[in-house]
Amino acid sequence: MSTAPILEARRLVIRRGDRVTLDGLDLAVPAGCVYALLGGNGAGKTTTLNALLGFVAAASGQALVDGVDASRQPMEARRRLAYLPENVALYPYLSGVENLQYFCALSEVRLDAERARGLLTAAGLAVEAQGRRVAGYSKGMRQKVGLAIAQARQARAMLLDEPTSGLDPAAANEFAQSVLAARAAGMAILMATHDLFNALQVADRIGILREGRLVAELPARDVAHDELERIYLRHARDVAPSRVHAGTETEIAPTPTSAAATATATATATATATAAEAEAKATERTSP
Ligand SMILES: Nc1ncnc2c1ncn2[C@@H]1O[C@H](COP(=O)(O)OP(=O)(O)OP(=O)(O)O)[C@@H](O)[C@H]1O
Repeated sequence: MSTAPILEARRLVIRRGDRVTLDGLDLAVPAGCVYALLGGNGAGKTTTLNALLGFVAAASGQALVDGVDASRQPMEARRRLAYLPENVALYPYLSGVENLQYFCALSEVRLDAERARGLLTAAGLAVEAQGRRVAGYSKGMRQKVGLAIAQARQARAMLLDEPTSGLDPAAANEFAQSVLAARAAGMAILMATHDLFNALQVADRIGILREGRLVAELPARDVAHDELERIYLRHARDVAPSRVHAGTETEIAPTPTSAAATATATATATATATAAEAEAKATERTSP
């Protein structure tokens, strides 16, 4: 399997007004890899996902999806992505099957009801629920529809924002198994989360963000929960960035804040306008 990144941030700087919310972020997620992005409130996790979706434009650097610059070609980037926001928004008066068919049709993927049911079953949605209106679905059930949409669209990559918040342990475990299945199918998966347990359960790599900078990166295997918690808490407070490789921490070179970001913001004004429109649409209804 190729190790070329499907999802990549290269020296990515995002500004919101006069604030730098991502400060020279570098990260890469190849096919068949789950990357968990941890960090305190306001660290920049959702902003990273929004940059890859082209909802916010880079002031400098790049957010790339399968080589497509999401700031410049947001629709192209999104075509390659599946996105599951914290609460997957579906049409409440349509059934699970109808939602799946509808969202796939938007992506020009036609699904008959039988194929839709097969995908929903594979995503773990009980057969008896598939024909019911999603108004009565739990968060976990809506996520399963979102995962089925991702599978149907054959997305190369998936972005997950706080996927396990509010899920009971059994539902969180079921979700983890679905993520691992998508990973095994070769998807590149970037997950923003506060759930250290879930991160250890599914991730290959874990990155810790602080004030828009990656302050630590470590392989998830062989890291115990209490060790990750210790590293996380230390970096939530520490200033010195570090990278952990197979249990050995090495320094991450600090990335300079782009002094030229304000100037380049003008150059990306068109992309920002496009992203703002997309963001407004996304707020209205977020399609997975
Ligand atoms: N639409 C916006 N306009 C202005 N600033 C924003 C906007 N969205 C996010 N920010 C700012 O960007 C920074 C990063 O926010 P972001 O939502 O990416 O953090 P996060 O790590 O996802 O936090 P949380 O864990 O609370 O969801 C914060 O300082 C936040 O206030």
